[in-house]
Amino acid sequence: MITEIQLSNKKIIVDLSEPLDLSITLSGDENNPIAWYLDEPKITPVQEGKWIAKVSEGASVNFNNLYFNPHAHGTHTECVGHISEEFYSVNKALKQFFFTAKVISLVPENYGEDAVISKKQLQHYLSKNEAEALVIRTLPNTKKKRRRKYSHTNWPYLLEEAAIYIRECGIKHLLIDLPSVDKEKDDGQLLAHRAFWNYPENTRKDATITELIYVSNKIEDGNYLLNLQIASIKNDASPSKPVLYKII
Ligand SMILES: N[C@@H](CC(=O)c1ccccc1NC=O)C(=O)O
Repeated sequence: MITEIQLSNKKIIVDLSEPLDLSITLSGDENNPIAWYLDEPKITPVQEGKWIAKVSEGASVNFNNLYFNPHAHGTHTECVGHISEEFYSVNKALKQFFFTAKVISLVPENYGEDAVISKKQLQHYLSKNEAEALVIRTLPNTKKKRRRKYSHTNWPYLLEEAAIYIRECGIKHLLIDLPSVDKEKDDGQLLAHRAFWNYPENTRKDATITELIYVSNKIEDGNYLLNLQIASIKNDASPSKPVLYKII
């Protein structure tokens, strides 16, 4: 299913039958990743007295309730509404779903007790107006990321200067394989979130951050077409399904 896409300055060709899915599957069990000190998500049949909405229990349909948190339990896309006093819905922030994207892989640098991504590091991989979306794969990269329990681990994060640089490069959509672009315990500063959205000075209401992706090692660094889809939910964040297509 090969298609040619006309961008403003060039044409690209992609094969839509070869999707590279960056989302982590949400499962109602211990295999699911977790951040922010929550318990595991739940996927359980509706119950009414003795009736259990499960075909194997005699019901005519399987009819499950899902109980999960988009920020804590998997791949999600958020807008500035995540950090603002005013309400903004990601469903309104994201109105277009295909973007040019660049995938880069980085080993976070030591920074005191922390591991961080700095502006200097990013400057090797990203320059101005190269792509609309940036996908950051942190190294080392193993399949364990798809089920990691992140609470109290002080995961790597972006320095504020790095987030400013990403914004100044014209990146509208930032995707990363960590639970947050910010330090886990930062006394509520959320410096990278604020810098990326330029909040509150000149807020980029149509910019998004996607966290807890997983970029398989089969995917090479480079330029792609990104299809970023969310569930239509009126909330600051939604579970999401970013899919890359190799430019051929
Ligand atoms: N780093 C913040 C906390 C934070 O960002 C946070 C806390 C609970 C649930 C979600 C959070 N951020 C999420 O995306 C702090 O230490 O105050």
